[in-house]
Amino acid sequence: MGASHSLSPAPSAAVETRPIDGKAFAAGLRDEIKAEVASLKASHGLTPGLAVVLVGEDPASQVYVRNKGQQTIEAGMASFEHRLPATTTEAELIALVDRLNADPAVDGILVQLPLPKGVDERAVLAAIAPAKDVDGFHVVNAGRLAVGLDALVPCTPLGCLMLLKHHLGSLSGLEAVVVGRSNIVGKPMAQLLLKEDCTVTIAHSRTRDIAAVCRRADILVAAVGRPQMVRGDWIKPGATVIDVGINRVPAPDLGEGRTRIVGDVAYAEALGIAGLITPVPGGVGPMTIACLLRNTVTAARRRAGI
Ligand SMILES: Nc1nc2c(c(=O)[nH]1)N[C@@H](CN(C=O)c1ccc(C(=O)N[C@@H](CCC(=O)O)C(=O)O)cc1)CN2
Repeated sequence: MGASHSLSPAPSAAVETRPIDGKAFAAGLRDEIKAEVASLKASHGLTPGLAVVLVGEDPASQVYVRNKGQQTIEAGMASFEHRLPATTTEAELIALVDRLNADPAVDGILVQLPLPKGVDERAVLAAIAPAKDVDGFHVVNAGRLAVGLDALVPCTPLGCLMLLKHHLGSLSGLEAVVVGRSNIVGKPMAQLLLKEDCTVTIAHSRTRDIAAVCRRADILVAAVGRPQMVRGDWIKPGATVIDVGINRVPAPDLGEGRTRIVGDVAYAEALGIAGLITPVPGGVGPMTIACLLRNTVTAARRRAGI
């Protein structure tokens, strides 16, 4: 008998993980949008307008709404901000949405989420005219995306797709797993990946052996809102990992009562396994507002027939 051979696999070399700089990509996208807005103004006298509605005083929402207003103005567009008290009724909010639907200066309407308890989010989102629904949350836009018609696409998944295409080129034939099935991120993300000819799985809280399902993924999108749920050993070596989570967790090392933001992926564990990964902060988050500006220009062009 000849020499015996070990059946254990050769140890795999550690992968060099490259972070995806969403902040820089978003800044470049905003520059492109600014140039497009300037040219729309010069050629057609068109200034796209975005109305953002904030109900209540949620601190994170206040920051997001302020940033949306600032970036809208920086892009040369018109910004209309509506801040309403937490006591605003559903009927009052819908009455404001109706006024914005009828306002010719407004091309895009966004109602910041979450809404205070007692206000039915679905009823409010359903009141937004689909042509002005720059969040892409209206069932008409969700349905159009699902059947492959032109739609206003939710900003966060749109931003994720832009990052993926920029870094990977064609996504055709790749195995994609989306963890999370929200209407705002998980489902539209899966639709967008399907449209790019990926083989798509949506994993969720009832998925059996979720780690094994995730390990199949060439593209792994984590959008569950649970801090660091996706562990290093859920990731296929060399996979591209998109972390949508923005979770505020206690950070006693920074001082008593301090917090920090972490994603849905255990980032430190992913290093040396993932090929590409979006950090949190600085990955997907900045793309959300840049894509909102993109959608506002798209809505303005369609309304003007340009
Ligand atoms: N109507 C909507 N409501 C909400 C949406 C949305 O798309 N439409 N998304 C989120 C909040 N959001 C925008 O509204 C948003 C979240 C995060 C970021 C961002 O830039 N994050 C930074 C970190 C910011 C921080 O320090 O807090 C990052 O990840 O680098 C922008 C926009 C819920 N509501």
